[in-house]
Amino acid sequence: MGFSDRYLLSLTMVSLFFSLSIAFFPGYDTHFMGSGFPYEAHPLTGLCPEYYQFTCPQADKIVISVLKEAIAKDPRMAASLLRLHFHDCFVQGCDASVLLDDSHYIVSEKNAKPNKNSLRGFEVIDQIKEQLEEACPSTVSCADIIALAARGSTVLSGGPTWELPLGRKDSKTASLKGANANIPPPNSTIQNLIALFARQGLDQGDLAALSGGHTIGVARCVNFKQRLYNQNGDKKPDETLERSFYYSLERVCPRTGGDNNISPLDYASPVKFDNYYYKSILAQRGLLNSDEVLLTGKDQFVAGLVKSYAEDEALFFDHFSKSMVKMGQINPLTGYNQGEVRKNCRRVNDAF
Ligand code: HEM
Ligand SMILES: [Ca+2]
Ligand SMILES: [Ca+2]
Repeated sequence: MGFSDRYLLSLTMVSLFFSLSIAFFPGYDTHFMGSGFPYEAHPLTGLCPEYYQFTCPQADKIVISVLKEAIAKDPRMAASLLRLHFHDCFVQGCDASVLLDDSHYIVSEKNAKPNKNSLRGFEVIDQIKEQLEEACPSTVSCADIIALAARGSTVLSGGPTWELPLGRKDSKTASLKGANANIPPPNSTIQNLIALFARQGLDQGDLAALSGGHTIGVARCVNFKQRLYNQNGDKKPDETLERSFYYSLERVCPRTGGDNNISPLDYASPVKFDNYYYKSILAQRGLLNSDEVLLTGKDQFVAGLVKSYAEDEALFFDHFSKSMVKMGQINPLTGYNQGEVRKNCRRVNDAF
């Protein structure tokens, strides 16, 4: 027997061994074995950072290259993509439900109150998906693309990076009701915020750290106007708003009309991912009520974190990374029998 014969024989033995081991462990996700093996999947969620190591090793590179171009064209895009991940994960888990368009079978989440005329970045996700389908067909899920885009956007804005567990599948359903009920509104009290985060398995620490996503991006007047003109139903402004900040907001948002005019969430550095969001809150220049109440809302633990993050950017980056990993693992679809890898992120595969 020559060298190449022996080589072939040993290859056959190895593949036989793997086929047998798969056959003897029914229910084991063979897709996961092909891509993540021999790494450990997360014991609870089944996700792991090396998921595409063999099936699409260039996935993150492709995501980053599309992001770079999109953000160069529109610096706000980083913020919009970070928010997209949050709005996906809080409704049915991180399953790309948020990307589905209206159809005969789907009532899109895009029309929910927190999303309509507000959520952005769908075209960029489409571009990433298109390139990934070319490089690795039917491999990288839309839910993972959103998670990769959120991390990439954070990094490209000057923020931290983290090891990102992957292997989410895409849902075949969306929930308009879920989007209206689960995504916290901007006039939330601290109790509201804590309760809505708890519903997702996230605690006060996660709330304090993840709210730091507001270090980039903007909000529309309609979402903070009440603070300027009628905070407590008494036709008066929110007393806690710093004066000069109040006057500058008043110029952007007139008493009537202008609801879609925008103002930065972190007025000090709206396109840089840093800890100025927390410094702004301490300076009474938090834009949304939900930002402000992190400090003034009588939850001493959350207020303490706001102060710590304002002083220590490294601590904020560390906590933000950990909480993003946690949020990114809310109720993922995993395994061969759950969800699918959509070909087009806007519709389920068997839709017609
Ligand atoms: C804590 C509860 C939260 C509330 C009440 C809230 C609310 C809002 C609102 C009202 C806007 C402006 C939308 C508009 O005017 O069209 C916004 C924007 C944004 N949110 Fe949040 N948010 C919260 C948590 C988060 C989290 C956890 C993240 C990400 C980790 C995040 C990331 C963003 C970003 C990046 C923007 C700017 C988007 C853009 O410029 O396109 N938010 N948020
Ligand atoms: Ca979702
Ligand atoms: Ca900032």
